[in-house]
Amino acid sequence: MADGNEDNQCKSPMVSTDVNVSTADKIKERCTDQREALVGEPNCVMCGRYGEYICDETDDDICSLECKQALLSRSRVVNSQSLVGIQTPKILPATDECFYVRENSNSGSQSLTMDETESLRSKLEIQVRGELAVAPTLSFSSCNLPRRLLQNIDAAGYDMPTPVQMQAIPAALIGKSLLVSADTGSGKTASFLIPIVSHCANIRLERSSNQKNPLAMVLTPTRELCIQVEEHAKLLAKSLPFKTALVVGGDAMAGQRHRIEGGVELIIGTPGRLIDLLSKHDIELDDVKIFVLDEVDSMLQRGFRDQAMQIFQALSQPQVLMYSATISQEVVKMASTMAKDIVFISVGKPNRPSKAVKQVAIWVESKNKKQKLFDILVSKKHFMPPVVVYVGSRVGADLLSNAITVSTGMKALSIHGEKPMKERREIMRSFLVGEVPILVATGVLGRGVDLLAVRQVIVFDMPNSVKEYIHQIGRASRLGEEGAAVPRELVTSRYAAGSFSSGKGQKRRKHGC
Ligand SMILES: Nc1ncnc2c1ncn2[C@@H]1O[C@H](COP(=O)(O)OP(=O)(O)OP(=O)(O)O)[C@@H](O)[C@H]1O
Repeated sequence: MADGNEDNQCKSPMVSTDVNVSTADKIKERCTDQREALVGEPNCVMCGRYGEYICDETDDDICSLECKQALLSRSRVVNSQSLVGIQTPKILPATDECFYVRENSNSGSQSLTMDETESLRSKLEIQVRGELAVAPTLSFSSCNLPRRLLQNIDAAGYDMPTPVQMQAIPAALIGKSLLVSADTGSGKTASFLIPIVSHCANIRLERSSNQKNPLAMVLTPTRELCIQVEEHAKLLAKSLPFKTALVVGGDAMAGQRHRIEGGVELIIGTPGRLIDLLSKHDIELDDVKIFVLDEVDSMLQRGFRDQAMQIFQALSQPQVLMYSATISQEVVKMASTMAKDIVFISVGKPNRPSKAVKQVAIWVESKNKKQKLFDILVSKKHFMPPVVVYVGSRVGADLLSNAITVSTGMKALSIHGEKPMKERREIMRSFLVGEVPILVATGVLGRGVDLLAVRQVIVFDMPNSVKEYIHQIGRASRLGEEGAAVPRELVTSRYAAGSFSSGKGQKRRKHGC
């Protein structure tokens, strides 16, 4: 959702064919009248432009009346063909489809003995501590998910679950609280979103439709990561009765409150703004049954911990799902106090940089650091745009991005916490669509953000902990694909860029609209 537009989106009418609007608010007739969507804004499910409206019959994001008509005629066709067992094709909102045609995919799932489960886990390098009888799943269709969710998973290009998803999804679906550690870029986000979307769809089936209190909550340390998690959730929940509310600083609180009071299934937010909102307004949280701490080691660190615990204590003992690529013993201890019988799942070697990222270090004296960076950026052999350059301070980010632009002639932008939300969204958009080849970032982009095309990360200022370093270089490889990281202060005498150790990741297709 876009800064500011989030308000419009809340106020914009649910689009129905007979809506009367003043000329000023005239709903766009043709999709060509609508603008492109900015990063973080909803996309029209038909043409991908800015999804300014919500279709009142299917709850989909749409850009104009033209696309609404196209959507309804498509869903009428889909419903008449796919409601197996209902002969006379009825015109049902697409959302009803997933409730009538839920495959009982248990028939596909094999029940393994404990020995078979253990040997499958060891093949997948999955370690489990705690009581967990459910075996890793080898396919999404054996998880008894709503049909529409399975279709959305397939449309996202997820042919099969990643190792962390193989074990974390079935465990979460049976209500286990989890502490999960897996490499950066290994698919942890979907491993909590898929159970959340499934849970919400099932609840909405059991309860009368006027029940609209939030059912799940995800906390992350940065606004950019919240925006990404929301986009991912909407992608997985398309055409399901599932609405999200983004609660981050920099966006208008009135719009956030309005959206929640209008009825949402999932709240995604940063702790500070969420506490602000919950302390000022009476938001009903009793139905929140799943509570997620993404980047949990960061969320349980000083500064976030008290806020995260305050929010957690406002809930009624939900299932807790905690995720990170770096989990310390201290985090394990704290996590154990949040839920009884918590299960620890770790995939691969915990607290290690992703194997798919080859790290090449360069020793430079501080006075030559900047010039060495410029040499890399102008070198045809070593420069692999789009590139993220990590620095240690906001001022440093602004100064270095300007210096790069002046010295190399290439456009570089800086992104950090001091920039207004609208500007941060625009910077992310121009970087992700390829308009800007170099982004100089502080920690706001250090964790979790899925910079799909990025294959090279330059750590210009080493962060103050190895785990932050692991997360930063983790931006260079997603799902095990090749990546390169250049920590600029460690010792070697040479710099060899270019392709690095090939990742063992599965085939990955871009997710997103
Ligand atoms: N089963 C899957 N098949 C193919 N691609 C997937 C699958 N699951 C996730 N992906 C894609 O892999 C990329 C990385 O996923 P994600 O961002 O969830 O990783 P992560 O483990 O959360 O990373 P980080 O630790 O950096 O937060 C994303 O582009 C996502 O769409």
